Amino acid sequence: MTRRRVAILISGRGSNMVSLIEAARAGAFPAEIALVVSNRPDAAGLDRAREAGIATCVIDHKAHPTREDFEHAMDAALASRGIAFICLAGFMRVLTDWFVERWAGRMINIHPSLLPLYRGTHTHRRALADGVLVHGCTVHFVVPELDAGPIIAQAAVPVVPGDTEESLATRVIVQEHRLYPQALRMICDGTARLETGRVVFSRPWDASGSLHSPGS
Ligand SMILES: Nc1nc2c(c(=O)[nH]1)N[C@@H](CN(C=O)c1ccc(C(=O)N[C@@H](CCC(=O)O)C(=O)O)cc1)CN2
Ligand SMILES: NCC(=O)N[C@@H]1O[C@H](COP(=O)([O-])[O-])[C@@H](O)[C@H]1O
Repeated sequence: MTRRRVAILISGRGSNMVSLIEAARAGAFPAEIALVVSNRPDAAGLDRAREAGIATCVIDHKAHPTREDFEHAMDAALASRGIAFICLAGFMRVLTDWFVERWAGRMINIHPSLLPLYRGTHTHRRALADGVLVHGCTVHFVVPELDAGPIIAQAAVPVVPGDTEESLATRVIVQEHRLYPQALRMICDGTARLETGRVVFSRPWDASGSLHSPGS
């Protein structure tokens, strides 16, 4: 089984990065986490990556005159390590069309809402303000339009009376840590693939939200 060389791009805490690293440690995982890149030198996730023995690279967007200049530096770092696939995990920079098209079909992101609801930032606050009773998270392919890429996987959680932004974020992040490794596995083992702008699955999802395993 070929293991695709994956880079994780972060800006902060890195808990989704850790869930991907731990999942990829499992022998049969079709991807190898080869690099963690941060646009912020003070991202707490960098220490967690180093503790996990993963190579790290800081490319500070503030040290580059333009977004394009910053992204060319990132692209060179990715190319020099033979990276084939990118996972955005709490990466908080809007990427230009140049970078997104260069990695089209090879870059995914986790977003803390049930897209297309609540694109952008402050998703939990906005969900609470609207009084929705179901919220969640989404893994999607990255396209130039923010948070508009084809959806690979979603997980829903209830919004309960008395919920705050923090309590809702805590309930959603548990699902993020379960969903992101599952989505990366599906893309890397071919169970899910991009076809003319939509994600198609080689096996149907069943009612419990998990993928039907052949013969089950
Ligand atoms: N072209 C795209 N770029 C990115 C996408 C995408 O779908 N298309 N997903 C995002 C992730 N993201 C939400 O999931 C997101 C990240 C950042 C921002 C944002 O407004 N960033 C500001 C700066 C904020 C900061 O540095 O703290 C900015 O870039 O000016 C919104 C949504 C990753 N990129
Ligand atoms: N717009 C992108 C975005 O808001 N991403 C969100 O940032 C958090 C990062 O946490 P982490 O650093 O612990 O993985 C996660 O909740 C992720 O969905």
